[in-house]
Amino acid sequence: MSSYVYKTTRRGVLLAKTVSYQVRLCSGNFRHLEVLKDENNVAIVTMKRAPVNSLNTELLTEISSVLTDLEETKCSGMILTSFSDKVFCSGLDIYEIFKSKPSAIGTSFSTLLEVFIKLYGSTFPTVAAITGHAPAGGCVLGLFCEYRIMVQNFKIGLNEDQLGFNAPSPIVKLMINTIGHRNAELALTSGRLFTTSQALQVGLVDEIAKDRTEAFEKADGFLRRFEMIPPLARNFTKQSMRRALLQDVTINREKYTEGFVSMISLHEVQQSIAAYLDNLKNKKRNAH
Ligand SMILES: CCCCC/C=C\C/C=C\CC/C=C/CC(=O)SCCNC(=O)CCNC(=O)[C@H](O)C(C)(C)COP(=O)(O)OP(=O)(O)OC[C@H]1O[C@@H](n2cnc3c(N)ncnc32)[C@H](O)[C@@H]1OP(=O)(O)O
Repeated sequence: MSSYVYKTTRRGVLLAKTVSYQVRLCSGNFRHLEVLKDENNVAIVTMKRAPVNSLNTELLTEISSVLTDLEETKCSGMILTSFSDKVFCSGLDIYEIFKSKPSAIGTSFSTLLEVFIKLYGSTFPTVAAITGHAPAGGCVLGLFCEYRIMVQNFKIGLNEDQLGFNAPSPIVKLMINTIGHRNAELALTSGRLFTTSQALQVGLVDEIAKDRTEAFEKADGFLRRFEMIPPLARNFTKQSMRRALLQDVTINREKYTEGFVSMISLHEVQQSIAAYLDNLKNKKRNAH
């Protein structure tokens, strides 16, 4: 049973209200998410962990629990987005993986894998309306969706190498599946962040929008494509195309988690993260 309240309204109205934020549309038990549903059972899931939607265990757990609920209530489509017009999601919460106990790092990463299994393997169509920057885990979250629409003039990519650790092999496969082997190798080895238009060129995103409103219109357009397609057939095709990666992560979740924890806990990696955090702070200081 749903433990939170959905606002039911016509999708057009819902999108317009969501875009303008004039009305608080949904109440519920979530601290970092807002979940709305329209009369067609399409959900808009908005991450709202200020300032930059960094993925801590709490936010990941909330996303995971919404996904379970959307499956149970036979949702007909989902738009994943951000409250912010600057950042879609800044990736894993760096402070949660820096100098933390291995068990805490493990819980965070294992929850990310749980989100992957539910989101990548969802029976309903999923689209990310990327309204701002999406580095590292933010890009990963977008990649878990079936379709990505990104607002112009932001950056997206897997910059893990810049932080001193490599993207785990399932992520590498997901990147290869999305932008091809050559582009993925070049991007991953350099920790490249793409501008929105570069991302469109390589196929990391599927469409560009000039602003949030257009991103929502396009997301809605993507979901409408399936109105006349029998959901069972659509889902069967989706599952058959995603099965290999889903099985790999489901079977090896513990192994991937242990690998991630060992890598993050390495002294050199912790040093790199510390240097990266210093850079981030300096960048902010210099900007003022
Ligand atoms: C297919 C199979 C799947 C199986 C595998 C599954 C998963 C895959 C596993 C691994 C892949 C995923 C792993 C990812 C690792 C990460 O995500 S590490 C995080 C990397 N993130 C970044 O490098 C982004 C860093 N942030 C930025 O570049 C900028 O902050 C920004 C996002 C571009 C925003 O810039 P803006 O100028 O608007 O804001 P500020 O820089 O001033 O930041 C504001 C505030 O927020 C704090 N902050 C920023 N990012 C993070 C973060 N990631 N975690 C925690 N906190 C963050 C920043 O420090 C500021 O704080 P303040 O100084 O206290 O105000």
